[in-house]
Amino acid sequence: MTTSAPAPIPVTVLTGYLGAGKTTLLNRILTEDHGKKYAVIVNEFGEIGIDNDLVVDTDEEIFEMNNGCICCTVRGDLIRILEGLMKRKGRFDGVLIETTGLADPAPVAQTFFMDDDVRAKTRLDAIVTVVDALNLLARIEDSPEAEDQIAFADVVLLNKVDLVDAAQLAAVRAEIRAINPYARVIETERCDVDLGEILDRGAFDLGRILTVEPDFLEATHTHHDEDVKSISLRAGDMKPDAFFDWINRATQEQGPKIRRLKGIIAFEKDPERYVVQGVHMIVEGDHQRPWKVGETRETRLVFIGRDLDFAAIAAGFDSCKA
Ligand SMILES: Nc1nc2c(ncn2[C@@H]2O[C@H](COP(=O)(O)OP(=O)(O)OP(=O)(O)O)[C@@H](O)[C@H]2O)c(=O)[nH]1
Repeated sequence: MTTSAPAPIPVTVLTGYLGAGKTTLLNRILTEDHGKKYAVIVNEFGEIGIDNDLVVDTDEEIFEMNNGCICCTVRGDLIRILEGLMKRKGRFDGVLIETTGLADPAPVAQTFFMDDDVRAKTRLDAIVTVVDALNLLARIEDSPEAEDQIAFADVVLLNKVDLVDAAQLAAVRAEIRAINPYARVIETERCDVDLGEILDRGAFDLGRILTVEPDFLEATHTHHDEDVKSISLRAGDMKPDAFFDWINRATQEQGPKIRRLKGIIAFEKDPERYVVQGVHMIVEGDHQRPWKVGETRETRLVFIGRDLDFAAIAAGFDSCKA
């Protein structure tokens, strides 16, 4: 009797610079009615995990990797999580990996070719890169990861088209094309893409990657930009007026340096959790859901940036405590 090897599980890597819209896309995949079940691996930058709280509540299994960047220190963790998942095959149709905004996708992709066990049981389906139309051109100037993420993409979601005019959109499109003439580029607002365009497409092409990076199957890759740092702040209840006043001021003053901010805020006397998110000067906030019975009302806020004045941020934050 012969047993044929089971079909390898498709893996989709979601990448893109800080704040481009990766979690927005992940939430879309997890909430849309496509009849498929995904295991999700989320890696984030900043020592207190916020992303896990921003991913929609689903019955999907979510594995968090917060101990470092997926492209550097935690690749062993990634292999272990994948191996664990492979033992429970049949429980899901695919794996989604959301990398940090600072990750070089090459070592993540390499994992699927270098590790024998992983290679045998999984199939890298596509690298999907989300691009922030408003901020890409500036990031290409100062952040090599932003360019690497596009170079490795099989599909690019040119996102946040609502924030730019036609001329800027054309310029961003031309930049993407110059970096990667092969990827499919899809313009989106809040990652509103037909998921059939990005999932289970068999788009990953090792041959093309080898033309971008001839030593892809051998190289040990350099680490990401060490100048981008994060500060994690925690507190109990906050005073809403003081908080909004401070966050608006801080983002106006330090906006160009704030690559990303995100947090869950407990406002005094407010029965609901408030989520605040920002990329440079643009800040959004909304209530998320009621604090659950027995859940600790805790404020957690992360700032990520280059040359941020961390002392000023910490002092401002402290002054908003209730
Ligand atoms: N105006 C606008 N805002 C968007 C769009 N897509 C996402 N956003 C907002 O941009 C911010 C960042 O979105 P996320 O999906 O969290 O980005 P991310 O890439 O997961 O961020 P990191 O994981 O921190 O790197 C959030 O405030 C989103 O609501 C869009 O198309 N237009």
